[in-house]
Amino acid sequence: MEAQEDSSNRIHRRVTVLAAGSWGTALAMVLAENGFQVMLWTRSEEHAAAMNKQRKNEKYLQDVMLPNNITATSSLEEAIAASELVLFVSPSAAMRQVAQAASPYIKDEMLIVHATKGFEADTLKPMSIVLAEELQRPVENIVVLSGPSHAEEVVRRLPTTVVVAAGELVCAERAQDAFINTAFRVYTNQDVAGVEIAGALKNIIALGAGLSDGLQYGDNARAALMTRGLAEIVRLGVQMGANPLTFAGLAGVGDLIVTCTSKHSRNWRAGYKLAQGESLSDVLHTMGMVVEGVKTTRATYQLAEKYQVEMPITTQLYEVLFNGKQPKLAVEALMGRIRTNEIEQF
Ligand SMILES: NC(=O)C1=CN([C@@H]2O[C@H](COP(=O)(O)OP(=O)(O)OC[C@H]3O[C@@H](n4cnc5c(N)ncnc54)[C@H](O)[C@@H]3O)[C@@H](O)[C@H]2O)C=CC1
Ligand SMILES: O=C(CO)COP(=O)(O)O
Repeated sequence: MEAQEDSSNRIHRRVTVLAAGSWGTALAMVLAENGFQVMLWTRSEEHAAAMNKQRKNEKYLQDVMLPNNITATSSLEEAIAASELVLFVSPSAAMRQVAQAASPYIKDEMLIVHATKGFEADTLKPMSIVLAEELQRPVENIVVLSGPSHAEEVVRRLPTTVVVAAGELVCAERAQDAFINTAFRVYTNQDVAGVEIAGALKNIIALGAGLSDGLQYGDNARAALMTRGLAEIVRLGVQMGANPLTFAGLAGVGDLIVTCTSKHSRNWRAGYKLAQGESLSDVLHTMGMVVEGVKTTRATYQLAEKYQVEMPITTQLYEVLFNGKQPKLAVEALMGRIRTNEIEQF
């Protein structure tokens, strides 16, 4: 692996970030620190103008100043023209729409990366497949960036580690080279399925951990949810073709830990608010940012049926979120399951 390129060589090199939410803005700042000219796209003209004027993304990350080599725009054409890397980081529900709109401006030589954690609702497809279909390119060339990385800490340059995965290692290495710096350490991996499944499914367990914490079930219960949650993530992941070792890595256990324990997690916070008796629609409305775990619970419930995999925690959370089951009864159902062997049930 080559040493990291001197960032001063990159001053005339453009990269694009599609969607200026909290994660898009944080990753734009990583790329800007690494010397690129960053085009940060938002669908709202007013939002783009405000970011350029105030040098802030007031709605999503109000405490940080945007450096001068980030330019916001609401024109996809302007955002993507002459870019060498296009990062898709909209919520999963918007990915196909954003990719469709971006597609006419994307050239073969541009590296495509995504950092979104979720599946497409109706098709249950991972984001790499959605992008491959819409951009009409081989899925092996599409990179996923994932791992334990809350935007609020990345923008403060707190030490963070992530993984970039692509079927074609050279694509993952190009992304590694673009994103890596002394506060943001980037590992490569070729198990795209594993990284995408791990990144999406940990949000289900984080919602459950928030609920459990909100109901004062204690530290043992949270640890049990995380551990048995990981077991069912691995079970589904392996059936879907993932490498089980990926789940022991940053995108797996790493992200599970941070999302189930960090005050920054929107998924954990949503679970906590549900435990206080707020309705799901109120929780989603007042969060003001995407809570991917809700849609992912539904999609994973369907994937578990499709692949005939037992996923008791996901199933109980599905019942709580969508069928009004009392969390207390969900816990009773989990604790009263037929006795079993830990490893056989992994
Ligand atoms: N916030 C974080 O710390 C992290 C977030 N992620 C993932 O990144 C993805 C994006 O999350 P955030 O940036 O946090 O979300 P966010 O809620 O902060 O921002 C989402 C952005 O997407 C835009 N958007 C929504 N629908 C759109 C549409 N139809 N067309 C165009 N733009 C649209 C919104 O206007 C907003 O700018 C999610 O999958 C999330 O799980 C991953 C790692 C860390
Ligand atoms: O994926 C994340 C951290 O790695 C963000 O999690 P939340 O969406 O729960 O904030």
